[in-house]
Amino acid sequence: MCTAATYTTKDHYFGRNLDLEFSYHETVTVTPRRKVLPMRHTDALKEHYAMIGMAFVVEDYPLYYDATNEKGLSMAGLNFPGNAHYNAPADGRRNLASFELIPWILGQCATVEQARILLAEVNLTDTAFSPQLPPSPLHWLIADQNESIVFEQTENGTRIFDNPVGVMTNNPTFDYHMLHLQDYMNASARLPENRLAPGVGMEPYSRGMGGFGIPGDLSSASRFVKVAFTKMNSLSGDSEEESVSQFFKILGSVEQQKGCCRLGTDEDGNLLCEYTIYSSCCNMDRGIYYYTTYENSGISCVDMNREDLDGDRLAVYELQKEPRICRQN
Ligand SMILES: C[C@H](CCC(=O)NCCS(=O)(=O)O)[C@H]1CC[C@H]2[C@@H]3CC[C@@H]4C[C@H](O)CC[C@]4(C)[C@H]3C[C@H](O)[C@]12C
Repeated sequence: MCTAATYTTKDHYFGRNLDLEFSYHETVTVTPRRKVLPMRHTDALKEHYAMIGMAFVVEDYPLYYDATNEKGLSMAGLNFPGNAHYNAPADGRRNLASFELIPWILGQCATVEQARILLAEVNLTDTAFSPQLPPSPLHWLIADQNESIVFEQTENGTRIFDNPVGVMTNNPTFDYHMLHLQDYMNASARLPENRLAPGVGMEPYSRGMGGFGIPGDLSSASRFVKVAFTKMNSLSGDSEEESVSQFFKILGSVEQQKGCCRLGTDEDGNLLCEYTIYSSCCNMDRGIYYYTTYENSGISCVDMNREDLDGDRLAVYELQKEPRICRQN
């Protein structure tokens, strides 16, 4: 499972939790403006916006999980198994392999408004990157500094949803999550009031009842509600440190601890568990990509503006997974 969100203080932030039972070799990857991005069914992008994000780089191609471009436009792919439906290439449509969607949109669009126009012509194809890397069933959260949308392609075709809460999780489709969220619209960050039996003496017996009644389990529908509540009620200072720290707290409200989501066993009998492999928070205005990993909760960052953005080579940074404990004596 995965959770993605946006957050605004003085600057704008976009990030996600990546929850999975194993890790590819993902790296923080900067794609500069002249790195040629070949496309399987359409013209290569030879010059494009620069972008930074988390990618598995294979054959010098950045397979982005989430990324932000130099204008701030951001995208994250989230698992959508059983619902994502990719087609054969079709005449008269913009045929893109699913792994090309992030670089193709972020390479060319500065805003969600521009992305909507390009997305309207897209037909995602079932093209595999390689026999070892078949297409992943995904849907995408796309955001700029002002608005968020969700892009899904199912059996019924493509859909673009306005996303007024700026959060996204996994199955099922986005419209379900918004309807489900309404079940909790009474949830409040304030102390509860006795509306159930007026006149009967009932006082809150404890503090800390913010959000009383919202779900706390790790299912996709529950995480959507939990992270929406946390984000929408979040208060923080607006310095970079306070904003980034608060963003990781928001994602922390839906992180997966090892052991809580068991998926059975592999061929060798090892227990498989989903857990939050990394959490990211990109400052959309400044192109700084912050992340933590399951092993290392200290924050690391890569600043895209410290790279040569006019170059033609990927800049790749290994994740800092070593735990760092500040020993005080
Ligand atoms: C698994 C992840 C979603 C996490 C998630 O939601 N886990 C929940 C489970 S669930 O909700 O319980 O079902 C997704 C998110 C982005 C994906 C990569 C995108 C690029 C590339 C595309 C290629 O075509 C195939 C390989 C490739 C590296 C992809 C591998 C994998 O698929 C990634 C990491």
